[in-house]
Amino acid sequence: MTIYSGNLTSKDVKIAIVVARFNEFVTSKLLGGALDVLGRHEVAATDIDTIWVPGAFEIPAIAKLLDASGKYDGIITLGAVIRGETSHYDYVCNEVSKGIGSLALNGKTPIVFGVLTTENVEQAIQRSGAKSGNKGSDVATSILEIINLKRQLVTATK
Ligand SMILES: Nc1c(NC[C@H](O)[C@H](O)[C@H](O)CO)[nH]c(=O)[nH]c1=O
Ligand SMILES: CC(=O)[C@@H](O)COP(=O)(O)O
Repeated sequence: MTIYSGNLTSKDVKIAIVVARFNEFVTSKLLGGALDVLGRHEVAATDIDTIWVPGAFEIPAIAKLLDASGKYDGIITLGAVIRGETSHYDYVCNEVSKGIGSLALNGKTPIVFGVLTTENVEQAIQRSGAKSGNKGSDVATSILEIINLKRQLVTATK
């Protein structure tokens, strides 16, 4: 039996978006892309909570709190980590990806990784609404699919 997520339903879907303020010129574009996709799938604005955190490093801890609340059907994480002159980039990327990955496996709430990790500003710009698309839009579509897939699986495995 092949189980598909079916239509990206928006009925009774409550979404939390955790977005980093660091590199806001990029992350605000990611947020816009995510909100556009959710809106086009008729997720009500009143069903979307947007939580701003200082930087990507703070995303996992806040996402963990949101997961524990049990209030959301899905969590979208958005950030832009852009390499600088030191190894700080590597530590931030490692902890953010490890933290969100741990929540994806061990948490109760579906969560998607919308954090750009780029070598330079240009790469980040291109992935936040330019020729390489918008990572925020991509992960908003993914969270709706995962939510529906989870609902389908619950039904199919009863
Ligand atoms: N350099 C970037 C950061 N650095 C800040 C950290 O995320 C964190 O807020 C700080 O270390 C305090 O705990 N954050 C980004 O999101 N993107 C970067 O490029
Ligand atoms: C990803 C970062 O933390 C980075 O932007 C910090 O820049 P730098 O390594 O030049 O201090």
